[in-house]
Amino acid sequence: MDFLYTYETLKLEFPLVEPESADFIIVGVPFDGTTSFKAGARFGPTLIRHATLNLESYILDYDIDIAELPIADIGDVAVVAGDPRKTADRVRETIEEIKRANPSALPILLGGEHSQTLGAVEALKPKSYVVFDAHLDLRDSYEDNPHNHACVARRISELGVKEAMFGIRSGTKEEVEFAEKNGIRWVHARDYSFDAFVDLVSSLPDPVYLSVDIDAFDLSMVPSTGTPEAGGLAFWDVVEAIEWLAEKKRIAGFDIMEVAGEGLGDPTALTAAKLLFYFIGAVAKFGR
Ligand SMILES: N=C(N)NCCCCNCCCN
Ligand SMILES: [Mn+2]
Ligand SMILES: [Mn+2]
Repeated sequence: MDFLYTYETLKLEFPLVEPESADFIIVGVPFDGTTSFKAGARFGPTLIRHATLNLESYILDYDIDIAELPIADIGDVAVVAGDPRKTADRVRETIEEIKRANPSALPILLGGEHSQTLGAVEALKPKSYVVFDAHLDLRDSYEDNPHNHACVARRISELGVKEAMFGIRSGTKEEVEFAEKNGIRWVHARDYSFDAFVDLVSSLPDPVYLSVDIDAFDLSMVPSTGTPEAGGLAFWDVVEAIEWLAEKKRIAGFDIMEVAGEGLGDPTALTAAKLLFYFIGAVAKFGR
């Protein structure tokens, strides 16, 4: 089928299916416009797809070959350069198109700046937002822009979506106070454990939107992300949480955001690609 705003780009190398018959529909959002430190998020989706060339589609510990699963890749959303809100509108419309074409498919966004998660959440209308991130992203505005990537969790909370955050190690006093006032619970990266995750997420209503800002991981694994932070989570921390979510919760949508870099084979994209494969594998293995 044709989507209004997407164009074809590099695709995953294993057999793909049409969106109408897919269980998973991948779409890239190469938006790079509000990050204050390092550029390169516009290359995130392409770098992730390229990084998948390095990976086996067979997942050893699941005994599942994700190349045998019905996965579609509809390419990238044509961004409106410099305008995160207009680009997120296109993301929202694209995900609405996906849901019309195939209501039971699980959309997977690859980014690109975290600001674009808002469009996916607006389209999918989850009751809860579970996010792995180094940052609270609860600013009302940053650098005069309410759609800066540092504001995305604030915008999502204003939609009435319940939020829980993990891997946090950066924020302002105002953000902490906003979280407290609004019942937004978060776990510092220092205090992260699987039990802490289950403790917060168990009571959240379905369906859940799961967002992984790649900077939740320790910067040694994701050196090219736009605003890297030391002291982050380990790969298996996030995989274990995804397995639990796949089994216990209804997942409305998933994204891997803030992947960036200038060169093929960047470790940041290799981390994201491996996580993408584990997410798809975990939903197939543990999902209902
Ligand atoms: N969500 C994000 N990625 N937020 C990052 C905000 C940038 C904070 N710079 C602080 C600089 C203080 N000198
Ligand atoms: Mn972040
Ligand atoms: Mn973020």
